[in-house]
Amino acid sequence: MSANRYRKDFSITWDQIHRDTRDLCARLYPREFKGIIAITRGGLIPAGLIARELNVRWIDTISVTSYDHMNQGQLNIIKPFDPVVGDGEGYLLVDDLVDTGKTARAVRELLPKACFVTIYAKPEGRPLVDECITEVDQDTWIQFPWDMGVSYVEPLVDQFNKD
Ligand SMILES: O=P(O)(O)OC[C@H]1O[C@H](OP(=O)(O)OP(=O)(O)O)[C@H](O)[C@@H]1O
Ligand code: HPA
Ligand SMILES: [Mg+2]
Repeated sequence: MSANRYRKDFSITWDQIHRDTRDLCARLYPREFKGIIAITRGGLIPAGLIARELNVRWIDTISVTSYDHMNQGQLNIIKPFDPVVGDGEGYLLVDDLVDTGKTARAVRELLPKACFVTIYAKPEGRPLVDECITEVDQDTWIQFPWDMGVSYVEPLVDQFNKD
């Protein structure tokens, strides 16, 4: 699927993702988990924050590739999780967001009993996760802080004087 399905932007700051992840932890508490499995790469940041809040020390990853920036390609699992995880029972599976649900569906199949959480969700993927914090429209591209930088913005009067 191509980038032009996205019509809106929703920018998230580091503060915001930190607060949203803490809110997610408050929903999960007092559940206890044997470990966390982060879906790389986007799941690594919320997984680290959740591990701190819920005091989980056992952390693993499943590495999935599918997007080249906004263009969705073929999904590949390039690193599996530790076989000790079994069907996922008692484990927390974490990603930053669910969009079309393609990634979530593939990982869910491998770990049907894990508790699956994301911080952000779009409607097509929402039914695949057990918990999320913020839902955005399907045609919105979520801009994460690790994909952005601080840069100069021209004063409004100068922008208007050009037209
Ligand atoms: O619901 P979907 O349509 O499958 O999209 C969601 C997935 O896309 C992003 O990962 P991406 O493949 O961009 O890789 P990254 O985590 O390494 O950035 C995001 O982190 C999710 O894992
Ligand atoms: O909205 C998004 N933002 C960042 N990465 C993504 N990967 C799939 N959808 C998105
Ligand atoms: Mg990802």
